[in-house]
Amino acid sequence: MTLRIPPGTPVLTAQAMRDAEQACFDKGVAQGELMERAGAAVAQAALRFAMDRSILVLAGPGNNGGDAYVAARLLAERGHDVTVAALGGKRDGAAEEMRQRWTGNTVPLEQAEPRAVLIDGLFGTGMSRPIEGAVKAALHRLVAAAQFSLAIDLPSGLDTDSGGDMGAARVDVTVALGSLKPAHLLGYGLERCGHVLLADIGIPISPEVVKLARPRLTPPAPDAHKYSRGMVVVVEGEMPGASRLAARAALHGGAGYVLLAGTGSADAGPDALVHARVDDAKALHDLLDDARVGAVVIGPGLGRSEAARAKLEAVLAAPHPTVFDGDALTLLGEGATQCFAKRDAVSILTPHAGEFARMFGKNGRGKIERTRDAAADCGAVIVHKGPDTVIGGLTQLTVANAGTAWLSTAGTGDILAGLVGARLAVEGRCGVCHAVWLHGRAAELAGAAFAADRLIRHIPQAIEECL
Ligand SMILES: NC(=O)C1=CN([C@@H]2O[C@H](COP(=O)(O)OP(=O)(O)OC[C@H]3O[C@@H](n4cnc5c(N)ncnc54)[C@H](O)[C@@H]3O)[C@@H](O)[C@H]2O)[C@@H](O)CC1
Ligand SMILES: Nc1ncnc2c1ncn2[C@@H]1O[C@H](COP(=O)(O)OP(=O)(O)O)[C@@H](O)[C@H]1O
Ligand SMILES: [K+]
Repeated sequence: MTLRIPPGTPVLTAQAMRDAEQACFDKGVAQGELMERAGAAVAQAALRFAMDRSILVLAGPGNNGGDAYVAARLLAERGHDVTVAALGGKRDGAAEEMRQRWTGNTVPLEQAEPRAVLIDGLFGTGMSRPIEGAVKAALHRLVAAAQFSLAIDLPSGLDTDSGGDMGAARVDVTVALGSLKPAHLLGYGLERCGHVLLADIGIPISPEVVKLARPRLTPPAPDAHKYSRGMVVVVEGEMPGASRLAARAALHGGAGYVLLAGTGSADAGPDALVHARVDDAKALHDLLDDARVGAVVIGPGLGRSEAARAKLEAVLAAPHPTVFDGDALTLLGEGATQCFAKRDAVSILTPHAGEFARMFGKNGRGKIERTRDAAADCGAVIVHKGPDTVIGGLTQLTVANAGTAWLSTAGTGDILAGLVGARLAVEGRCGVCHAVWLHGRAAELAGAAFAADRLIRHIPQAIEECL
């Protein structure tokens, strides 16, 4: 049983998990064997928290319920006072076998009395419709009355692939079986799952999606100079504070040279920032005619005027890897897919949910699928921000939880754009994920109620942890 979720942990959708499980069966592993392992992992986790308190195990009609019966049996064998609250009658296959092997006290779900410890094995990855009515009422009543609650695989009532709420109650601990599922990292799942533990039940996994890992970064080469370290051009906008935040973040994110292209006025620090006067799109075009430029950042505070649009066109036409954020994305709107699909240079898009919807529309699918498809359609890397940031367009889809909701303050996105620009200039496309990790870590280091400006000073500290 893993206490902390290790870096690069696979994240599997419900279907991918079923496929991995089937591959296991094809190699001769019996379903009952996997269920025994799952139930044993749940019992082991419950033992840590239950002490000598009485336990109520909710057992649903499918395999999640099968795992629940195994856990109930193993806990009772260890001398615990265990009651099963069952939903549904006869089951199929291994789940029915496990039900029959349970010989202890069983009551119908709706009549169950609360116990100190609750194990939720109603539904897992097979939940196909919202839980409602008496079942939902019983689940919420029993979880609320328990002193400690633990969910098997997922809190029942959470949509596996989107983290959407379909009637789930918040539990204290969730034991993810075999791999993480999107719902452990996305949407309502972030809150409903409580502390997530991962149980290896011996299912081989080849993931399409992974949880963001702490990067390993390298310091500058001994013969590095400021341009070889990575030169970043940040386009100053009509709200200069936002682009200055991006530029300062790039400077603290490891870039060797950061140039703010706009008014040319150096009245706001830091002094290491180079200011260039760029009055119009033509001047920007000329400035970008420089092979030393490693990355361009456009969008933070850009504005939505015709002049802003003209600058955006100049950047789109330039051959440099570019981070498109904020107003740059809003200006492109529904035309974004076509525009990026025909751009040859590396494009990194950093939309929040609103900007993403303006470019790619809204539909009911999960954040992972929407980000993956939009990135493929654009031929770009997309950092779809939020408490559950999804990064698409790289070799593996990556999900990142920042670990602190204090990031939800104005300007932190501008900082991310600058930081992505820096890591892009320093390391290429793989730097995008590194920037997202550093941003989240800097926020943790910044503590409570920070203003975005203060986040920047923690970026070098976060980098230091990765050397
Ligand atoms: N995939 C794997 O590798 C493994 C899965 N296991 C367990 O199996 C679970 C998945 O099992 P299943 O596919 O049987 O699915 P579940 O046990 O999650 O639920 C499926 C059952 O619930 C019913 N159902 C779905 N939504 C309902 C609703 N809203 N109200 C009432 N009934 C509803 C379905 O008709 C079906 O009978 C996992 O979450 C995990 O706990 C483990 O046993 C071991 C390995
Ligand atoms: N509740 C939250 N928990 C963790 N991170 C968050 C949360 N809300 C926002 N963030 C992060 O904060 C940043 C906000 O970016 P954005 O919305 O573009 O803000 P702004 O435009 O004001 O800079 C993003 O990196 C996003 O992932
Ligand atoms: K469950």
